[in-house]
Amino acid sequence: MARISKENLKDALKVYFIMGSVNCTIHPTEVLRQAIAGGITMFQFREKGKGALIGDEKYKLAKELQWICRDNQIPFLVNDDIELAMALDADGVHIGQEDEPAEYVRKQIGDKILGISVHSYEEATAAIQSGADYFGIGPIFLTETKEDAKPVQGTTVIQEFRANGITMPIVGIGGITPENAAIVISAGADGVSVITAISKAASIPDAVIELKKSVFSVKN
Ligand SMILES: Cc1ncsc1CCOP(=O)(O)O
Ligand SMILES: C=C1C=NC(C)=NC1=N
Repeated sequence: MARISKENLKDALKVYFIMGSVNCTIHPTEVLRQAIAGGITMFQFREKGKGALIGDEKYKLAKELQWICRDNQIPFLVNDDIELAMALDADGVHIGQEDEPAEYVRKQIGDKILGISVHSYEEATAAIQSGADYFGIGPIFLTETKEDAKPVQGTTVIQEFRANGITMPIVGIGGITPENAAIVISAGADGVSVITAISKAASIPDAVIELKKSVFSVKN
């Protein structure tokens, strides 16, 4: 299987749901099914934070969520845990700056999707060298979900990258809701990645539908 094309990845990044058991008030499999019903375009299993599952429990949940994605042709990615991603034959991984060096991860995962969190131009150029397929940029807005999030940056970094001719697929992250998603796309992102606005929505399908409407409402 070859590397995913930029165009296909830009489509997959439109409404990119990220979740772990910690982010859910009902069973994660039910949250994912409802998010898929609403029309998410990609999923990332991110089992992190207080009370996160480990070992077999984490593996079992990941496998259940992967099957739901597979049944619905939704790309299934794993955050940070490369070993888990390889054990599951996931579609890709997302790593942060403090994880294993990206070029090492690229060697381990072959042609799978490689997403990298970047916060500066230097990190972006290094990530391009290492074979990143997309950038996660944020936190765009205030977020309670990631305790050690960097300072809120708004859309400045996204706008700067586009102004400097970076064509890498970009997804914004951090405090994104249906109300502010269009701002992220107008700044030059190809899509939005969201945890709470979907996983804790009163109606999960409606939240996804509203996010998608906002994303596609922008004519870039
Ligand atoms: C993983 C991550 N990276 C930057 S902010 C964030 C959390 C985003 O969660 P939410 O969509 O609930 O603000
Ligand atoms: C920290 C992250 C930033 N961006 C994305 C897409 N996923 C993450 N886990």
